[in-house]
Parts: sequence; C-alpha cells; structure tokens
Amino acid sequence: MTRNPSAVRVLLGALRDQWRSTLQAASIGRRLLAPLLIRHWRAHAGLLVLVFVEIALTLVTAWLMGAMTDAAVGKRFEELLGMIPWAVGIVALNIAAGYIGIHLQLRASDRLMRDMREQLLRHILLLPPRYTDQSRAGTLLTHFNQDIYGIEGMIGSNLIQILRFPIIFAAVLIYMAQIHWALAVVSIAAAPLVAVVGGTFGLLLKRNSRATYDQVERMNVFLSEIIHGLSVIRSFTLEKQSYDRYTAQSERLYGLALQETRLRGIYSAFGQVAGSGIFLFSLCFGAYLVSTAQITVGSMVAFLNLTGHLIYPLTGMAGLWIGFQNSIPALERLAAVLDQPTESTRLSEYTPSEAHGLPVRFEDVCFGYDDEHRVIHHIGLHIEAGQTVAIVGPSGAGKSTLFALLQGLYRPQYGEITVGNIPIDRLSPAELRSSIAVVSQDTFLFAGTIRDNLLLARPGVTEAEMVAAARAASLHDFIMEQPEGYETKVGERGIGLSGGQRQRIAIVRAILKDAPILLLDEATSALDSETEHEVQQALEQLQLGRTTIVIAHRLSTVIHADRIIVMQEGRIVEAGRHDELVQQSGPYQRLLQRQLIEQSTSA
Ligand SMILES: Nc1ncnc2c1ncn2[C@@H]1O[C@H](COP(=O)(O)OP(=O)(O)OP(=O)(O)O)[C@@H](O)[C@H]1O
Repeated sequence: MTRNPSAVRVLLGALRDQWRSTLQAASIGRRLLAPLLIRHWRAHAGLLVLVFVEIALTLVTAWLMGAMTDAAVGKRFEELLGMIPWAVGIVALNIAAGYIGIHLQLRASDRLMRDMREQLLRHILLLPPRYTDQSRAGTLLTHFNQDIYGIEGMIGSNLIQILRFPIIFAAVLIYMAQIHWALAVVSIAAAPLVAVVGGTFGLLLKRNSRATYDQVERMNVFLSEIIHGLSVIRSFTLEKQSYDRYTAQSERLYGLALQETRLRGIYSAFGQVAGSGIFLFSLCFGAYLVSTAQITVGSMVAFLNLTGHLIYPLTGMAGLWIGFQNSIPALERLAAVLDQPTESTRLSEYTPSEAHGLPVRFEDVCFGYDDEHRVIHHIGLHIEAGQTVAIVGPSGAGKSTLFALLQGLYRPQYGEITVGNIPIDRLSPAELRSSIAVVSQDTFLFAGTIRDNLLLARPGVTEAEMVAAARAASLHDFIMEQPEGYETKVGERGIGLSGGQRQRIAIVRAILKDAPILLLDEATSALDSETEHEVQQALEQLQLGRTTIVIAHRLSTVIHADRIIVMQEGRIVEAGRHDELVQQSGPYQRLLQRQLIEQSTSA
C-alpha cells in the first residue's frame, strides 16, 4: 500500500533541499569571491567601521531627541538651546558617514566587479578550444553583461549588511528594553512573520531570476547569431521570422521582469504594512505608558524614533536573503566557466623561435572530438625540417583536424605529436603557436585599420617589412588604391573586403609572422587565376626553408610537394610524390581523374 507523503514532510523536504542549495551556493561564493574580498579588505573593513559609527549615531540621535523633547515639555529652554549644536553635529556626522559609505561601497563593490570581469576574460582566454568551441558568443557575452552584475547581492555593502543588520537590531533592542522592556517585546512580536515572509519571497525571486538569466542568455545567443548571420537571413528572406522569434523572446523576458517587480512590490508593501503596524502599536502602547506616567514623553519619542531602526534591519535581513538568492544563479553561471580547467596559467605572448624549419612528427596519433567518435586513426607522419607535405582527401577526412592537433588546440587521446623533436605537451601554447603560421580558409579581421590587422602578426614589424610582405602577397597595390591606404578601416568582421583580399591579408600575416612551420589550408582558394599565380609564387617563396603542410582540394597546387598524403576517414591511405602516385591506380589517381572530369565539364 502506498501512502501519500504528508504536506509537512513535503515542505520539510523542500526546505532541506533549499538549505542544501544555499549552502552549496555559499561555498561557491566563498571560493570565487573570497580571494577578491581579501584583495579589497580595506574598503570592506571601512564599511564595517561605518556600521559601528552608524549605530552610535542612531542611539545618540534617539537619546538626543528624547532629551530635547523632555527639555521642551519641562520648559527648560536653555538646556534645549544647549543641545542644538549637538544635534547639528550629529546631522553633519551622518552626512559625512553617508558620503564615506558611498565612496567605500564604490571601492568595495565596483572594484571587485572590475576584478571579476578581468578574471573572467583572462580565464576565457586561457580555456582550451574544446570548451570555447562549444560555448556560443552570446553565452560568453552574457557572463560579462549580466552575470557579473548579478553577484552584487553578495559583495560590498550587501555583504557588510549581514553583520550590520543583526548588530543594529540588537543594539536598538537593548536600548529600547532599557526604556521599557514590555514595549520592546511588543515591538519585536512581528519579527518571525517578517522572517518567514521574507524567506518565501527570496525563494520565489530566486526561481524568477534563474529564469531571467537563462532568458537573457538565450536572447544574447540569438542576437549574436542574427547579427553574424545577416547575409543568410537576407538571402533566405528570414527577416520576418527572425523578428517574430526575437519579439517572442523579448516578451518572455518582459514577463519575467514584470513578475519580479510584482514580487518585489508585494514584499515592499508587506514591509511597509508591518513597519506601520509596529509603529502604530508602539505609539498607542507608548501613549498609554506616558498617560500612566510610566515613561516620559521624551522617552516615548526616543522609543518611536528607534522603532524604525528595529524594523528595517528585520526587513533588510529578508531583503539580503532575497538579494542573495537572486545572486545564486549568476554565481553558479560564473562558476561553470571559472571552474573549467585552463590549458595554461599564463596568457600567451609571441615567443620568437630561432629555428628556420622544424621537423614535425605524428606518432600513431588517434583522436576524437568526443570519446565515442574517433575521427583520426593511428596517424604516423614524419615531416623533415623544410619539407613541404600536401594533404589531400575528401571532405571530412580529418585534414583540418590534423592542423588543430598540431597547434595543440586539442590533445590526441593516443599517440604523440612532436615539433623540433619535442613533444608538444612539453611546449607552452605560446612557444608552440609562435612557431606556426596558419593561413586558413576563414580569415578573421579585427575592427581597425588594415595596418592594425597586418601588424598583429608579430611585435616589432617594421614599415618596410609590412610593405614588402604586402607586395609579395599582391596586396600592396590594392591597399594603396584605398582612400586611406594602410589606414583604411576594415569592419567588424572584415566587411568591405572580398574573400580573396581577406585571404591575402592572412598570407601577409603569415609572411610577417616568419614562423618555422607553415600551415596552409587551401590558401589560394578564393583568388582569381591571375592573382592566384602571383600569390602562389609568394607562397612558394615563403615555403623555402620552412616546414610546410598544405591542405589542398585542387591537386594542381600540390604537384610540387615533397610528399602527398591521401587521407580517407581519418586514415592515411596513400603517400608519395605526385609522379609516384599517378602511376598507382590508387585513391590519389581516382581523385585526380575526378577533378579532371569536373574541370572539363565546367569548362
Ligand atoms: N569541432 C568539431 N567538433 C566535433 N566534430 C568535428 C569538429 N570539427 C570537425 N569535426 C568532425 O571531424 C571529422 C573531420 O573533420 P575535418 O574538418 O578535420 O575534415 P576535413 O578533411 O578538413 O574536411 P573539409 O575538407 O571539408 O574541411 C568530420 O567528421 C567532422 O564532422
């Protein structure tokens, strides 16, 4: 026989889960935030000192108001006048404390967030491509423009409030009890109710804020896809569909914001009702105590003044809980990135390599992007320093994957890759990648001038070297035809330049990088035949003395290679010089025949 669990048990279970997840979040918070809090301990210590100043000012203000009222009621005007400078002094101190508090809050909170931003970018730059490949640009941007601001509920003055509120509450309660203990007890009667209601709202808001973060991320991802895929959207006339999808998402976000405002509004109204109720109750009870001469009018004024200071730590603690719960999803999202292991501990910088050519070896390398699907099988490939090896094979054979492995972007599950007879695992990413120049099919251009885009190849490139390289890649004349020459701006993703021009920029970068190993991925594919001929000559010049691996789809470009490797389904199925391979009736010959047929039909 099955029995339904009682409502109490369900509630207890939910509370236990909630408590566990809060403890878990607190431990993530401690791990991620503690080093930053320690770094900015001075500002946090200053905020803590201000808490005690504030308490002292609160109690002295209440006492002074009571004393001034009693002096006025007792017609002791001289005494009253004597207290005015004290009152002015307290107001001035309050203003000064407020100003210093804002300043310290800025230092504690904004500097901490600045550090967190920098730490996040540093971490993302150090992450292996395996992680960044899977994360979409919009997701990564969300960490910066949303998640970092989300942790505000756990740092700066919000953190200090955790100490401030209980201390203020205790100090005020003790002072009130001293005036009249029964009145003080009556005043805190509503405390448990405020705590329960505040706790419930905290949980509701946490659920809402988690949904909000996810929704913002979804929208950022979608927006970045729309912006980068505008040309596809236009060519497939997807404008209306994209707009409708975005507005639906935007509407969902608005709904969540509305829900949050509603929850906060209800909670704030509850706080006000509770505060006013306690005030009114204290007023009536206080008036009764005054009428029965148990306390003075001044004591009642002091008491009523303190009532407000008793309520706001209570509602404030609940507010802190709410803010803390709101921050948890943001913190968890940041932890998901910051907990990923990095591929090195130092940000890479260009490391010059003395060698002119370096031998490259793949020793029985096996690799899959995930553990289930292997895409490279037992590759053994020895390339002597200064040799040119061409890799050919059908799409998906694993040619680009070999490039990625050689650059250390992924680690083989089995086997070893060496560069200059050193396993690449023992080289830092900076050493390895500084010794390799890559010209790929997709050239990314940064927003800036053509000069900026060329000079990033290597620090210390001279003007003469840049112009010579641009000439060698047949790009100089084109640049000089532009209104601002080398200072011409290229758009965010190189908009405004043709595929061939972008490819030549990549070639100039490779020339300028002057690395001992050259990886060319169909480097001349986007060029017309005349420019291709010129660039091909520049590339041949560039290859002299360098170890070069070329991925080529058009076999005409690989005829002069020292060795041709034919790949199929992640395996080397044939290897040799062009004249040797054409003699064999193997895969290379079949590829060649297919291309000849394609060329004759397209002609
Ligand atoms: N980032 C990736 N994540 C998962 N699988 C990938 C990734 N990149 C490539 N692959 C898979 O690895 C296999 C080899 O791809 P690769 O890009 O190396 O082939 P290729 O020979 O260079 O093809 P092409 O000539 O079309 O560029 C393919 O099955 C492909 O689907």
